[in-house]
Amino acid sequence: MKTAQHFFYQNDTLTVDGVPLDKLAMQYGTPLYVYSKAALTEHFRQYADVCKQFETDDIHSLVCYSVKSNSNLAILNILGREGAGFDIVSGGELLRVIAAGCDSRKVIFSGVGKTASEIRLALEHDILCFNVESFAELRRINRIAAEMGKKARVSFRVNPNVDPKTHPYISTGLKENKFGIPYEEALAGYEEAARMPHIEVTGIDCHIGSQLLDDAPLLEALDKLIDLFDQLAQKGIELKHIDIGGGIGITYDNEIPVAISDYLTRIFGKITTWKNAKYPGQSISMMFEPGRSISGNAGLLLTQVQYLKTNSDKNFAIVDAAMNDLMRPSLYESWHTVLPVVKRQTETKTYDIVGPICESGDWLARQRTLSIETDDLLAIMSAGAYGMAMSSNYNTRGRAAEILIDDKKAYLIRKRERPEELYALETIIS
Ligand SMILES: Cc1ncc(COP(=O)(O)O)c(C=O)c1O
Ligand SMILES: N[C@@H](CCCC[NH3+])C(=O)O
Repeated sequence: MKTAQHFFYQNDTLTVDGVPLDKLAMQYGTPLYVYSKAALTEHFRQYADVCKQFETDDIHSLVCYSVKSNSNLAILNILGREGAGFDIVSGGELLRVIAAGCDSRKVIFSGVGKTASEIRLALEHDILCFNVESFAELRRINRIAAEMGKKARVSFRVNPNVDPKTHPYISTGLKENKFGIPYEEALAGYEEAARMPHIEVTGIDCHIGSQLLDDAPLLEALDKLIDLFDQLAQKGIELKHIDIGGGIGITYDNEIPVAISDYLTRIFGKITTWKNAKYPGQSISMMFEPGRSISGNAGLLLTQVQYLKTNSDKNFAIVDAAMNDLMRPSLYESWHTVLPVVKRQTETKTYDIVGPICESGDWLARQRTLSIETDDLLAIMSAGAYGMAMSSNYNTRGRAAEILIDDKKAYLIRKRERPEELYALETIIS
């Protein structure tokens, strides 16, 4: 079985950067999310380093980590110290970025349903830019900025109608999706925005989907953004940045996603040629919103087998993690590799790995050939993105604890939730 660089076996025991997972399970219990700081920073630097190579006096860039993929404060803090900006989709995420000690002026705010209080909060904290997703939202931002005596920086999230060729639930750039402003209406929208006294039009953006293995759809989307940029320039509306969103995929099983350096080289190649030909001397910033490609393969979910059972002719390994801890398999039928923490040489069987929740959809992996016994530990791999971040308290299950490994030391970066905490906000009426 293939393991990634930061998740490897030593003496037949799976480790995160050399820290054995059986020891962590003993100390912190299961289910447990375990992340590698080294993997996280390495993935971020894959973006930041290539961006730096293409920096010139008038081509700049900002990598805005997509907070929704994994929003633990420790993770945000590490990325902030690496120089990341942040892509957020709620006031809560903005408060997380601030609580993590990161700079709110490097925050971009996406999302179709920004409330008035979220817009106010973002303006109070002087965020870099709103990625506006409708005309109604634009007008609301202008009104609130006027009340606050401010000018809001905005970019339009245009919907380029490009097929990202990924799971339909995580496609966001097709006409029928709820996201963004239709491409054909963007020009008129920008003209309206440019006339608004409390709006400063600064950019253009899109985000066409997630877990893309090929960058061709992203390059196609970039062409469309560039085209709109040119049309706007002809109307005297000068943009300062282009944000191509996130979406680069990772290996869950044996997929081979485009290398980030190749993708960025193609993006900057296009931008440099176009900008130097048409806008020499004008400053342009390229922005990115990666989530999964930074956090996804920086973490795993550790779980313990509670029972083995056979119904009809199907074998089940019932573990203590469930769909409330990792929702992706139930939601998208997605694949996560399952590895034994301690390798056994005994007979293998084919198992469905399921949780204790009262739903047939509560499974983490299906039809996996493993040699396991009751009480064994299993690692659900590639769970650093959209794992803990999408977890819930269904069945009154406290969320898992989170551990970060840094330089062979384990840090508890989120305590396990206790049942009392789950009902602490509830009241019995007389
Ligand atoms: C607006 C926006 N930006 C960035 C991302 C991050 O995407 P990914 O994790 O695929 O890089 C998402 C999630 O798909 C998103 O909705
Ligand atoms: N939550 C999804 C990705 C959606 C990204 C949000 N726009 C996943 O687990 O793959």
